[in-house]
Amino acid sequence: MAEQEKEAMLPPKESFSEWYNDLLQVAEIMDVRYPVKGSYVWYPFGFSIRRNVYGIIRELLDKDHQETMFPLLIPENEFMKEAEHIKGFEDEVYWVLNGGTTPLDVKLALRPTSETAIYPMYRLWVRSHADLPLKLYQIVNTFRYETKHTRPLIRLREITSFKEAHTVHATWDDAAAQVDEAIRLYSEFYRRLAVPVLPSKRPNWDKFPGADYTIAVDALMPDGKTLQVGTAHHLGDNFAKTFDIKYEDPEGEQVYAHQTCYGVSERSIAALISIHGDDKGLIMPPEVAPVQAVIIPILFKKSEAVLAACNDVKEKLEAAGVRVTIDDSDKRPGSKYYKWEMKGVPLRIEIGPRDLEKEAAMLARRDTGEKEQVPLASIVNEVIERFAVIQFSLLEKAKEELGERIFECETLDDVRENVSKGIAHVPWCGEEKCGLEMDEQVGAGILGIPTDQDENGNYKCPVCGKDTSIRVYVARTY
Ligand SMILES: Nc1ncnc2c1ncn2[C@@H]1O[C@H](COS(=O)(=O)NC(=O)[C@@H](N)CS)[C@@H](O)[C@H]1O
Ligand SMILES: [Zn+2]
Repeated sequence: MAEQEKEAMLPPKESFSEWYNDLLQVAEIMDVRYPVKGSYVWYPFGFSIRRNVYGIIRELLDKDHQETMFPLLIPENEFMKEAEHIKGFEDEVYWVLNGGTTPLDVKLALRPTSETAIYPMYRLWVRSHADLPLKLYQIVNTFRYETKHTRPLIRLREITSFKEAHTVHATWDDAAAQVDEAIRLYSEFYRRLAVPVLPSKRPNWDKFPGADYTIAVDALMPDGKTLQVGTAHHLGDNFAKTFDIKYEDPEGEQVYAHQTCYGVSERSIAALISIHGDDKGLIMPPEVAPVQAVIIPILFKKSEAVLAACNDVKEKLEAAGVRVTIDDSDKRPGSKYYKWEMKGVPLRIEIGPRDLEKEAAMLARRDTGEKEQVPLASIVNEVIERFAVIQFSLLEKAKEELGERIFECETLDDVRENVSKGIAHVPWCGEEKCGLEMDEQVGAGILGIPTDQDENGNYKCPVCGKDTSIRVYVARTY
């Protein structure tokens, strides 16, 4: 990639939209110049963030799921089978109509999500209760003809990193337990990215097409809008009845299975970049940083001793599994600092002649800017300890910021005032008309009912005044 010759200045983070767009280019995460709207190109640096992030989701899923891959193309007759599902996707699905110059006898959908590709196969695979639970996932590209404003990593027409899990269970309750397990898994996944998320049950009008209910996890972005960064759906036996997925129970009866599906996409990376970055650029949590430490030799003249010490430290860190690089280019130190800070490298290691005299090195944390001299003899432990400290402090800081931007509200005026800054927590009677009326009046929708809701409060719906025991999150969303 052409090195950024001049140091492209980033807008301040409070101009979040410009900051975000510029940073994706300057930090070489995504190139948005690809000539198809809603399709973007991963730079290698961005792709290495994706590799680390998706390595974590695989590690968590592989404990009791199996990874596989289904075809991209879905025949129209299968896609059109589940009525509610079609209604949900008919405006978004891309169709392939020709093979070369030959019109296809059956139109083929590009998968917007893979229920209708997978479930005809599940029908062939699921025969007995002994085959259950079946828990498979795939990480593929999916296609949605989004008509809302497309944005890299946030709203794509080609979702390049769509992790979708599809599970099959003997009973409704087993599937419900799996939905809870999926949300626990996503909460752990985001904890590893140091991104705090809010799980909530979507209102009925916002659930996945064809699902009984949807639980989502949302992250709060710096501009006060929430980003849906994962969803888990209880599909009941709706798709099983449509696709005839039955199993023989222990008594020899044929029973329709109950199913779930749950997905995350590259929005996970959008949240990671947006929540942790600052005016200087990215701040990568060590768990997913492509480069966890950069060694900067402080050279006045070609000092062999300094370079030898830098290589020695690099080898020791690599042997300990640290992703480390030495920047021994002939740029001046200041522009090296700028580059690696902008790329979010969690730890900078400076070694110069004065450090060598003390057999020490200077460690500089990217997140706090704190600098500390440490003995070369214990540098591996010093570095690894700091990664844990940085990881923890990034999460704590993000949790604090989130907590400060959830506002307890009683009236619509409270909500209207606070949804410009973050999330309103407000009573709701549960009636759809009140939910939609609230959206009308305050320009922000009901996100969902927090899953950790204690259902025995006594509040008043701010729209109709009816008593209610629940409060919901209301927010502007991406
Ligand atoms: N256009 C898009 N661009 C980027 N990410 C998206 C887009 N649409 C959805 N997502 C992400 O993908 C997740 C799963 O999508 S979904 O429609 O909610 N659910 C499904 O498709 C189900 N089949 C579970 S995989 C969403 O929670 C959201 O984080
Ligand atoms: Zn009401």
